[in-house]
Amino acid sequence: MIRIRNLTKVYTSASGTVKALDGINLDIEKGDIFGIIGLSGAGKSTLLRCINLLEKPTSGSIEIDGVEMTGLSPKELKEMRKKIGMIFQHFNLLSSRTVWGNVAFPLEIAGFDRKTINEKVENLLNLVGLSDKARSFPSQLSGGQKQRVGIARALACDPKVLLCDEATSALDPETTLSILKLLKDINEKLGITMVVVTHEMNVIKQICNKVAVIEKSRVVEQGTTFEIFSRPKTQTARNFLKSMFICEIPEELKAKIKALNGNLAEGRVVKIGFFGEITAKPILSEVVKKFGVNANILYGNIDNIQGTPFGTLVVQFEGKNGTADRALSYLQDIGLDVEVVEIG
Ligand SMILES: Nc1ncnc2c1ncn2[C@@H]1O[C@H](COP(=O)(O)OP(=O)(O)OP(=O)(O)O)[C@@H](O)[C@H]1O
Repeated sequence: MIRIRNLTKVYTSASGTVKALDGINLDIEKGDIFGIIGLSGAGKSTLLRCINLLEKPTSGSIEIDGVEMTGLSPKELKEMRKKIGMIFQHFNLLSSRTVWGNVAFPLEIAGFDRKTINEKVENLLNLVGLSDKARSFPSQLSGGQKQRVGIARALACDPKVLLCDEATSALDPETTLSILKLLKDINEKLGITMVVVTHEMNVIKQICNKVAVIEKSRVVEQGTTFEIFSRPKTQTARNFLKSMFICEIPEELKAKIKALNGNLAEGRVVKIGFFGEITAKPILSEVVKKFGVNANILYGNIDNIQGTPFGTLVVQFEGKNGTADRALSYLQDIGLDVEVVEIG
């Protein structure tokens, strides 16, 4: 559906040149919700904007449905762009138009007759759950409602592809979930292929079936979401996974750990990050048997994706003659993230 080869983008300005994309290769299949994750400045937005040629690539190829985008005339590009909808972090709505007027806008530009426009807008507002807000102006809407208008507008010309640029970054967690659910429903109902740029692993987890990790202008890792969650290869992917499970230890527990640390001559309180295929193994019982230590789970925050657990456990290990330290080294050696909790 979307085939990207050796895509490079260099920005040139008075202050110098920036290579924002460096030899990107991606294959996005029809019906995918394809996530692109990376830190700020990695090149995500540039990559997304190259797909519909809002940014002109410096070199390389972008094929959509077999059509090479970089070789199109302005007229052909205009036609092709009707197949590609886009939604934005800050919604980009027309403040002087009502909800109805915003969704009707691309249809008016495309030259549809009034009757067709009315029918389409009504269906789209129904689809995004905003039929009762048709006469409201963007300033009268919540962030989530504004993004629903953005989605309806992006779908107006029946696109085959929807590009989503940090579409939920300006929204609270609950609204984020409702917008992600809407996108997934649209993907399933209408079969629209989606490319989702984000810096949040949670967005990837919620809706994407595939993901590419982008770092310093290059794709450093890509695969199915399950593969990336269960076998992250790069430190960048591991860091994104870890960021999902930042375990804030409650205050009462901190007091308890402080007291324990004072008494633990032969033990440690540790935070263990669980992700990857290792989580399927009975690690804690194994380490208890192997090293003759006691393991007492103090706190945990465990989620799962497609049946594989991910999260953090706070565990108190006790053992004599350095066995607790040896047990911790063993856990690190087999690939778990282990951090001794020191509370001062
Ligand atoms: N129009 C431009 N002119 C010059 N440099 C640019 C331009 N747009 C982006 N860049 C540079 O290209 C690099 C990639 O930017 P891009 O916006 O694609 O990253 P990003 O991963 O989307 O970041 P963020 O998550 O912060 O939006 C950055 O170094 C940025 O400063």
